[in-house]
Amino acid sequence: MKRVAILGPSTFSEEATRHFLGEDFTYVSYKLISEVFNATSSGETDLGVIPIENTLEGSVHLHVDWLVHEVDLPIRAEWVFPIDMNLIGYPAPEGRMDDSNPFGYIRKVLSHHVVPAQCSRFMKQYLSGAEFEQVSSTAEGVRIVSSLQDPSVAAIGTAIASTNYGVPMLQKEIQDHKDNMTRFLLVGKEASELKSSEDMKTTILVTLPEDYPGALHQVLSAFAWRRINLSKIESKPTKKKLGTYYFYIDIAGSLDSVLLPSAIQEIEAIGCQVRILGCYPSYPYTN
Ligand SMILES: O=C(O)C(=O)C[C@]1(C(=O)O)C=C[C@@H](O)C=C1
Repeated sequence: MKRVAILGPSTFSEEATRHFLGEDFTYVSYKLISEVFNATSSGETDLGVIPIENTLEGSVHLHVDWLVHEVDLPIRAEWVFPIDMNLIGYPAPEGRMDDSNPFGYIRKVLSHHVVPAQCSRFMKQYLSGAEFEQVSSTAEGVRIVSSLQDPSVAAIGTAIASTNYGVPMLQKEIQDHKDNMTRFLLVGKEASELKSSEDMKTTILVTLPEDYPGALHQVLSAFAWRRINLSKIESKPTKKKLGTYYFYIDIAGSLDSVLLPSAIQEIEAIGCQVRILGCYPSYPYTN
């Protein structure tokens, strides 16, 4: 069975990956996302799972940076998964009940760094008196809460973590929007057989030769006149020189199509550097 590195256990990454890949894979949990990248890069696992973008938070920049700067791992698939955030902790101690704020006794909240942006309304309303402490995953927060057994310390994470670590669920679905989704990437050195998808995507990085007027327009027009749809474009610092950027571009379409390779050739012909991060099937969420 192929081995898949995930941030875990009892995380959103684990839930999302089991839902997408099923049980024909061996899941190997790592505490840090850097370990997920390194395990996949070194061959300790065949594949790795990277949360890359969220409806409420946008790109997870740290993970994009790793994908671009630290490893050479092609993207093999992407899928989206609904994310329901839950407040997990112990009930208010006797005498600490406050009718105006049922969670006013919580002084510290532990979770992954992307979580406050996904639960900002709830946190503002009920947890404004609590300090937020970043931990390596949502599940790690729940694990620490279970070891402390202190009602003033709570976590935000998955329903599975609440069950597995035996810490009560204080409030379900505290994310800002009901339809909160995270997009996950499957990365790996070798292609894997996956269920078929009607949608193919290609991700490229484009570095402009120099900063001149209309450079980005020229790049975009190579796609526009061929009627190639871009689903995402983000400028990111090259990390080599202040004020220099590359563009991270998600393209709807496959490298096997007639038009996309010629669009890439055109961009290269105007002096841009193009790096292909992957050409892969994309899966919408299905229940
Ligand atoms: O900490 C977790 O549970 C994760 O799987 C990580 C992660 C992320 O990095 O975006 C995955 C999905 C949610 O958006 C929140 C956290």
